Amino acid sequence: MTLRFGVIGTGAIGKTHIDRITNRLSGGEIVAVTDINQNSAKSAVEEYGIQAKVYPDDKSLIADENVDAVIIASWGPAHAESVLAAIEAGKYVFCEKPLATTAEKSLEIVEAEMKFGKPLVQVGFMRRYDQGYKQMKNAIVNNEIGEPLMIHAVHRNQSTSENYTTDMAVVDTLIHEIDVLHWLINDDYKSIQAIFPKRTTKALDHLQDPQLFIIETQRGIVITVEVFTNCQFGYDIQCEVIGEIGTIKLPEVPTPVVRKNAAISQPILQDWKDRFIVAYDLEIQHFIDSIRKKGYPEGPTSWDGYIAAVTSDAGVRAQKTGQKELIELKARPEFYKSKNSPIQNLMS
Ligand SMILES: NC(=O)c1ccc[n+]([C@@H]2O[C@H](COP(=O)([O-])OP(=O)(O)OC[C@H]3O[C@@H](n4cnc5c(N)ncnc54)[C@H](O)[C@@H]3O)[C@@H](O)[C@H]2O)c1
Ligand SMILES: O[C@H]1[C@H](O)[C@@H](O)[C@H](O)[C@@H](O)[C@H]1O
Repeated sequence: MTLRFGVIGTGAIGKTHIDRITNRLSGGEIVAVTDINQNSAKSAVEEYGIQAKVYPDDKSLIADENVDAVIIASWGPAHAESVLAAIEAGKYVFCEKPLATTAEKSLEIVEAEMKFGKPLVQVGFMRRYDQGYKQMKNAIVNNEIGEPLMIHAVHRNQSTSENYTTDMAVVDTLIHEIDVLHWLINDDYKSIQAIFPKRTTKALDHLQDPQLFIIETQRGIVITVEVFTNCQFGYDIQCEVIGEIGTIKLPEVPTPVVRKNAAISQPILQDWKDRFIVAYDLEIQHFIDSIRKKGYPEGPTSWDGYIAAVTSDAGVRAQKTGQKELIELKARPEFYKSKNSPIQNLMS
């Protein structure tokens, strides 16, 4: 069976998902789209030459009986209501990060999914599908660097738009590290602190940029993450885990080495679309394949979305207080324990 998708939000990432499902992946088809900017939805249909119905809103798209699964790629604060409506209608959901912008809302989603009785939701934490992070996790699992003690990570964007605010450094940007780092070291977070260094003059006045976060885990691992979203020079993602007997670093994406004008240079990617293109393809293909084969999505779960939301709530508090804020998770329900922690399978 072909999985028939409805896409909610046809902006930057919504369009890339339409493109990959239509032109690169197998087993999926876009049959419906919507966007609060109806022209954007219509132009997506034209741009990709798809036979998709344009709906006025998320609710009418979800109600279409030809839609098996929805991709939620609207703005973060709109995600939770669309996810809840889709669960109520029994539709599969691929939700871009964040699942919800608060822990409270993500818990509501978790409860709705458990009430429905079967996993329906996958969250777009694509870094778990990135070859570099997977290699790092394998090495850590195989004890190649001994017990991890520290992690230093860097998340840099070239620039941000006017509507990017200081809290989005956590809920929109740091959230990638929040998800991938606890998965990498198989530990839970304990606290988070935010430090605001000297502001760059290259960011708009309303934005604190850069920001530095210090996160401690339950096992005592200390993580530093630099979030610098107007670094000017490119899209730069770094991660190094320091273990007892060695260190392991996220490999750089291979780009050509140019020798010219008495210098050796190598381009830096400019955009998340290129940096994680393979990971985005793999996560959506995994979503399609697992639903077709097993009847539920196997990727990062609503519970992963909840962990990220609790941590990002604490991160936003830490931005305001300047203090160490505690990260307190509820006990993981049985529903999210075994069959639905399948990313582990990707590693085997
Ligand atoms: N996984 C990743 O690496 C990654 C990369 C980029 C974006 N994202 C996430 O994807 C989401 C979209 O980001 P983007 O960069 O594409 O933003 P964007 O602004 O380019 O696109 C968002 C689109 O959603 C539409 N929209 C907003 N609210 C809506 C609603 N209630 N119903 C229907 N449409 C609505 C907007 O009109 C816009 O066209 C964000 O949550 C973002 O964090 C994830
Ligand atoms: O900071 C950006 C991240 O680097 C990207 O990977 C996207 O998630 C985008 O939405 C964020 O604004």
